Amino acid sequence: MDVTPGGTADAGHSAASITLDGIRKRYPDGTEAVRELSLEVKAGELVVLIGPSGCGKSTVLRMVNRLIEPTGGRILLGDEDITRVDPVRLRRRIGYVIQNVGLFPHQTVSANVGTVPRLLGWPRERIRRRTGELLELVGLDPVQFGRRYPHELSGGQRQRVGVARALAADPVVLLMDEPFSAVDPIVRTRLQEEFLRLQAEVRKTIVLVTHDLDEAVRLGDRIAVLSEGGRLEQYDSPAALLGAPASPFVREFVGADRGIRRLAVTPVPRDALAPVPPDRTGLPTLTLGGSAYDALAAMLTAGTDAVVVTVDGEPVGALDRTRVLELARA
Ligand SMILES: Nc1ncnc2c1ncn2[C@@H]1O[C@H](COP(=O)(O)OP(=O)(O)OP(=O)(O)O)[C@@H](O)[C@H]1O
Repeated sequence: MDVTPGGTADAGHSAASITLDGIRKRYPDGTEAVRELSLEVKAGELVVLIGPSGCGKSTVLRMVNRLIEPTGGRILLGDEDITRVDPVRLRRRIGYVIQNVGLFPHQTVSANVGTVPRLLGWPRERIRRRTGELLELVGLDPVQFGRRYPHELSGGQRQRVGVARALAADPVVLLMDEPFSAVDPIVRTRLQEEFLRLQAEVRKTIVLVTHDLDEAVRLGDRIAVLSEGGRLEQYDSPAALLGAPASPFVREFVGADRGIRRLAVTPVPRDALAPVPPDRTGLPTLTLGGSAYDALAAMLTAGTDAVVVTVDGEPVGALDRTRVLELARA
């Protein structure tokens, strides 16, 4: 599979699985940030780490690229034990995006994006081509933005440059620590949507840390809920997590409004549909595949108790409010 953005011949890597096998971190002052954590992230999967402040999320993430050295356990990328490889070389294979991005302020956008390829000794022309490609991929015109400096960009644009830089050398893994939290909620939602489109294209193995449950539900293929000491409370798809919290801790963490959140990740099931009513006047429509949340929103906007569900524009059934509420409770 060619996973290089833009599908150029620069492909050298694909996505790799990550295996955390009983990893531990005890800081020199005795703090046991991670007591023992085992977790597997499949190649091409986007996994979100979430949990209360101080539970060890960033520590776990930074052990994967060895900005923090584990004090026990193993970490595998594919089947390679990375606790044994040179950390500097390792980091060139792993993209890292942090809050506030950490761009080099005195370098242009292009130079920032080309950082790792330069360290890897790529020829200048290949770096130039790659940088242009990546900026386009994250929605920034290379001609307009390539020569600017970070302070000449908006927060959202800087964040995109950070993502482009992390992807530049086609890493096998992307680590993201609160990548969207420094921008306002509207920009944030847009960046998240763009990021999902980007991920559909590049299919990297991504581990993303957030404290925002909505972000976790929106972005994660799977969500790992951690509690103090890096204890894994539950590791599940968003729908499973919201639908069946595995412990009182998770139940409390996902909150009383988990039913509403669950609607957003529950597609309207075809077998939940009732026959289309003879008189459809005024009823809103929803394409099959839309979420139960979309169905409820359509009803609230139109002031109706039902929505007509369509496939290719043809009505295939109707969904009423009671059924939507049942989906939230299921
Ligand atoms: N260098 C350090 N020395 C000692 N203790 C540390 C160090 N870095 C982090 N810790 C402690 O380790 C624990 C986990 O910290 P970490 O930053 O991984 O948590 P987090 O879940 O990412 O938190 P937040 O959501 O607040 O960013 C905390 O108790 C923290 O105080």
